[in-house]
Amino acid sequence: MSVAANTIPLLSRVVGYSVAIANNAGRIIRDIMKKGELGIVEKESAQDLQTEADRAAQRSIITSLQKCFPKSTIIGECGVPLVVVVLVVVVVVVVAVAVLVIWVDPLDGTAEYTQGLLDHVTVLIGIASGGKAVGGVIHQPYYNYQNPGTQGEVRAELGRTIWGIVGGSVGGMPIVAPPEGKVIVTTTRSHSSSTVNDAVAAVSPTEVLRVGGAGHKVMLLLEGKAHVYVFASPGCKKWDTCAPQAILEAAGGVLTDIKGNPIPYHATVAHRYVGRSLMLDPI
Ligand SMILES: Nc1ncnc2c1ncn2[C@@H]1O[C@H](COP(=O)(O)O)[C@@H](OP(=O)(O)O)[C@H]1O
Ligand SMILES: [Mg+2]
Ligand SMILES: [Mg+2]
Ligand SMILES: [Mg+2]
Repeated sequence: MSVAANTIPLLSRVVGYSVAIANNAGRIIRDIMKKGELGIVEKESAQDLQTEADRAAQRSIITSLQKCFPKSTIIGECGVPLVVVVLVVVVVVVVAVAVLVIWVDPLDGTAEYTQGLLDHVTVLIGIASGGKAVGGVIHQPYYNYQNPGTQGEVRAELGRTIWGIVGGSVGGMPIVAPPEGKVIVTTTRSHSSSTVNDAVAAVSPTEVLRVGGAGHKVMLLLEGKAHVYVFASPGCKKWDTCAPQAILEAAGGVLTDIKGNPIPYHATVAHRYVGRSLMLDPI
């Protein structure tokens, strides 16, 4: 897919700033877990949780993005804060020059965060242009958190950040091909259903990795630990998939809905998937 030439410098800037902004959100997420006051509330169901870390990380990300890119439309998972209401009014006026739509998932893998599966957690900042995912940042704040190191060895650095631009490059982690002769499928661990399980079975996997987070599962594809991410459910929203999709595509992969159609990321698109989603990485 080609990215309109006049969006490339702006896109590179947004991706660069988003790396720093996502790293800062990761620090907020770790600080709140350290304090132990998670402030958990149920959203639409007992499987749909929000914590103080989701809320605080989103406040930080959106404030920073708005300051740096006031003409972009920013859509975050945690409701619509007042500042964005003001922005929406402005967007009506400046829509012709508002090239980018930024989809923010301040904390992907909230269920796993509350259960202490901390390396499933990621911060996702996805950038769309012309309704397509064109750039993305995935920050994994707890990468290496269980790495004990050995005596005399410096503890491995906590956290990592991956970025990608479609038609450009991917950085922050080595891209590894998955093992030949196997079909390793990754799917949800906390939002399963009979349809989700039927879809996984239809792929005839040799192994199934049930882990949290859309960002985390796409990282498993990128590092060659899984061949395919299958999630036949309307559960994922556009902020879950915009950043992972852009990075996956930059690395040569594909992410589509269950019919193989591209996923739209316009500012006015439904946040929830219509029908079911199937995510494929054919590397
Ligand atoms: N049935 C459902 N209801 C609400 N959210 C769902 C869902 N199924 C998936 N999701 C959301 O999609 C993301 C990936 O899900 P999973 O980890 O189960 O694969 C999670 O994002 P968040 O943790 O940011 O809310 C999760 O909440
Ligand atoms: Mg959520
Ligand atoms: Mg999410
Ligand atoms: Mg989230």
